[in-house]
Amino acid sequence: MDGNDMGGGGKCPVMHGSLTSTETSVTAWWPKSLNFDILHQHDRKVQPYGPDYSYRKEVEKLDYEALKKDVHALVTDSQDWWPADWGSYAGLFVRMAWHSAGSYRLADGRGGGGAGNLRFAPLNSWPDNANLDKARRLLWPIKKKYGNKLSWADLIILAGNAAYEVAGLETFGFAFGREDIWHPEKDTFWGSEKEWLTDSRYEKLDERESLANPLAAVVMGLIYVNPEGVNGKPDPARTAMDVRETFKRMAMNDEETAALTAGGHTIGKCHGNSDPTGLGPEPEGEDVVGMGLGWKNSNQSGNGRFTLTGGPEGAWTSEPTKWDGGYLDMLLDHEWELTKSPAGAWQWKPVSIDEADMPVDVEDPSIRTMPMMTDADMAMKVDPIYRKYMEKFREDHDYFSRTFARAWFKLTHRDMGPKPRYIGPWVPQEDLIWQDPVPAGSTDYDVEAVKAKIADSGLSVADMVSTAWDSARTYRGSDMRGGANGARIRLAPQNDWDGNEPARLSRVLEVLEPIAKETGASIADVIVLAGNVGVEQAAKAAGFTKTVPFTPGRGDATAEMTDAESFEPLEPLVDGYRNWIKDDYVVKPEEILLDHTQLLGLTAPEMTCLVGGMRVIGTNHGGSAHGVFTDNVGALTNDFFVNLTDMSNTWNPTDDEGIFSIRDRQTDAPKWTATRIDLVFGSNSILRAYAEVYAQDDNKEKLVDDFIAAWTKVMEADRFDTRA
Ligand code: HEM
Repeated sequence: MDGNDMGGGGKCPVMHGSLTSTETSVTAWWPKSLNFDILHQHDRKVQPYGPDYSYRKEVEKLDYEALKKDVHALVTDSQDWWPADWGSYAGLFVRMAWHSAGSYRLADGRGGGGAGNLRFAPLNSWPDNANLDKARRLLWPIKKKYGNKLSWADLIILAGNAAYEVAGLETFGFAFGREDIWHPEKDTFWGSEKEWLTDSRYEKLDERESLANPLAAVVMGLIYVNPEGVNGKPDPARTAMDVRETFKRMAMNDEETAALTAGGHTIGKCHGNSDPTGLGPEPEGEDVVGMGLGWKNSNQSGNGRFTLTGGPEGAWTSEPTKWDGGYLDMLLDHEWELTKSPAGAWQWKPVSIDEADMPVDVEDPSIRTMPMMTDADMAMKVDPIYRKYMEKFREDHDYFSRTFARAWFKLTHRDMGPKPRYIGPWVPQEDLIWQDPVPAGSTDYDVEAVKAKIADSGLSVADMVSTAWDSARTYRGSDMRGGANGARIRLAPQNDWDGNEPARLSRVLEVLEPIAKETGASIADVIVLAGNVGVEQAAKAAGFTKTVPFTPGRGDATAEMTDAESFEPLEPLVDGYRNWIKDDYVVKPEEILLDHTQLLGLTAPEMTCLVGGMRVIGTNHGGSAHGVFTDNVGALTNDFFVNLTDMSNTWNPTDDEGIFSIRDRQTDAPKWTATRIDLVFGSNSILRAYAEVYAQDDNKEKLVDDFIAAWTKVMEADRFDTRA
């Protein structure tokens, strides 16, 4: 009986579990309501070190060499409670780092190891992450020792690097700077399935490219592909298609994918050496006693050679704790046939093998065991492109090591954003194209003189504000890509995006580029300054004299510094701030507004005042009348909020899908045209609450101040965002 049973005597009168379990939430009754929690996650209140704590400053105080020594020593310091295979945690630590980083996806920049999300649901309890809870606990003494100066997120990736170094690989480098989160991420969509490992995220099952965006894994609960084959059916040629598609979504090309798979499985083993019915629930599925460590295995010793993560069993090479060419030799030198692991998973075994080439048992070196390949490993042999790389890697071991080390660095650093965010002594010198390099821009110019020239240039407020907004809005805090720095809006592919209005953009750039040349400011800075001039003029027109804060120093990237293809996912489909919807995108554009706002790092009130301000400044896409809520276009007034909250107006859908006519309730005369996104600020209970604040007579100046603060946050975010 629990405290919820109110029928009898002697029980606690407080309703337990009514709002303390995750099953209930006040809005769960209405699944269509918008989830604003995504904007308010990772609040400073949940961060235990206090408001002045800066991880980026703390981590610089680390004794890096001492830390490295400790992590290296741990790799071979087997603990009784979780004995290391062959006395080395190299395999386990590499898998932990790979699964931490490997959830990254290019489409929305979410996932990845940059925030230490492996510690929290759902990732801490995904079937594919079985026993990585043990790997993190093994690191605890080191985390405890270096404390506030070392995040879990950095330590998890560092452990993977250390594992490779102990195994004998020369790694490419390592950067600190990943700041921990303190609860699960609420904004990451991991799929809509209600069950693990079911196959429902493909539009057409046979077309593996039809995997739903932004997902990158084939099913819920796996990092990438099913090791037994597509839908658990072994067929290496088909599995190759899944490997190619999923790794592409992680931003890896064929060579990087081949190097990562071969280099990953050069170390360690699979753990499927016992009956899976003995395996307990994952950590989040356990009751309080078992929640810390999940997957309790009641079979035999439950660890060592009986460790169970669920699937295949065996090592890939004869010496699985060494960085060598063993994986390539094993794969290419043998014929392979299908078999099943003791846990019942499909895997491949050599048709014949010399005893000397067989790996030894993890506990007893006198016992030889059968090596294995997963279906994904066999894909490396069967697919002609992957096979070409396997052969090349085997021929030239140094080339393999170098290619792997670079791909591993990319895998584990891709979501950290541009190189200036890297911290520590092991940051590689070389600039890499996927870091979106931007040369440093000048700070030695007269900002006021540049602003004066812009103000004299004849550009309209809408031209200046729209162009600056378009330049900055690509920024996403998920992987710190995009933004105004680099002025990539002048380069392919961005200069051709519909959302950037190419004709207007080139007209505005023709005016701004000569100003940059004359003054020594970068074009990137001049574009932002033009936006600021526009905002100041709009404030003035509303009766307020304001200065928009500005920090100079953005640089201008070139086409050679830009991997155009990898910028394509940053193209907007909907921009709620500019009231623009690509190709009549009609599926709830307000959800995309919310998602975009989350990626920009704005709160709900910041979003509200920015949208409302932009709508009266006249920044609507293509100068269309959609949603201009004022007769005084170009002035930063609160007319948007006043008109949306005014009960003398009615809102009627027009024939044009997604467009509404705002009419006078008495005369039915049309006043303004609005989109769904506009209306949500008048109708959604939460956004209306903010809209009312800005509609109040008292708050006209507050709107201008708040608008400028939120605007500045977006303009400067790409250079000063310290969120991990
Ligand atoms: C191509 C897709 C891949 C598949 C299907 C796959 C599958 C698997 C499976 C089933 C295991 C066994 C886990 C266990 O039972 O403990 C495993 C282990 C491992 N994987 Fe992968 N893997 C893939 C790619 C990679 C990559 C890219 C890396 C690293 C760069 C990697 C590194 C490892 C390591 C080091 C282990 C050994 C873990 C240990 O010794 O405890 N794998 N992999």
